[in-house]
Amino acid sequence: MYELKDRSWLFVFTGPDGSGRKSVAEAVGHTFGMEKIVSYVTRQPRPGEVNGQDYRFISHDSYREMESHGEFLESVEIDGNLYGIRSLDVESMLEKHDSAYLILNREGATILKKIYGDKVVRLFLYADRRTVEERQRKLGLPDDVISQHLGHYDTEMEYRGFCEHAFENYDLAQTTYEITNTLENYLQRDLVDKD
Ligand SMILES: Nc1ncnc2c1ncn2[C@@H]1O[C@H](COP(=O)(O)OP(=O)(O)OP(=O)(O)O)[C@@H](O)[C@H]1O
Ligand SMILES: Nc1nc2c(ncn2[C@@H]2O[C@H](COP(=O)(O)O)[C@@H](O)[C@H]2O)c(=O)[nH]1
Repeated sequence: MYELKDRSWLFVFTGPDGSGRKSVAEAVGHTFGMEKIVSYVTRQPRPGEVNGQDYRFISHDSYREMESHGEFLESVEIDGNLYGIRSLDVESMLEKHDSAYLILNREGATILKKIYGDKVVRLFLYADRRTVEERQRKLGLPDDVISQHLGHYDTEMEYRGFCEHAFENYDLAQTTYEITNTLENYLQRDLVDKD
């Protein structure tokens, strides 16, 4: 397994679907020039999703092939689809940058935490069930996807207490501001150490 450098951080955005992880993560990532480690997935792209940006969309067979070669750092099945983070992607990202972010469900966040310990900072985002449902309807997600997501709502919400930080997300700008400040504490700690 790849050893993370002393000053490397993996920020994991987690929480229920529709809590705003992607929106906040992109805004915070933009502020710090921090990139996302893109997951591999076997599901079909949804309208508007871009291969290589949202996910790397691959066939079930290709996924199983990669898995058989031990390419995934973590790999989970969610609602019949396979999702995974490739070890090499983490390695090459952290060779180039001191930090990166990922958007994972609780299972993935737990696996990464187990592997990399203090280097993994879990940022839990949440909003009430009705709000996350409304956001997903507004986005135009199909009913079956929304109900699958809502089926995970309670389990994901129970993860809040395990995460290093938790943020209620109703005001996008405010949440982004709070998370930016939180990350600065990690990243600046390193800058001070370097002086
Ligand atoms: N604070 C907010 N207020 C209103 N709308 C928001 C807020 N945060 C995010 N949204 C909107 O909610 C929708 C879902 O957000 P986003 O995709 O970022 O969530 P997510 O947790 O990554 O969910 P998913 O896993 O389904 O993509 C998007 O349309 C986004 O613009
Ligand atoms: N454990 C992992 N979870 C992942 C990964 N990539 C995405 N996700 C999470 O899966 C659900 C479903 O996503 P959807 O886009 O199909 O609706 C969501 O919570 C994602 O954040 C991964 O590599 N590992």
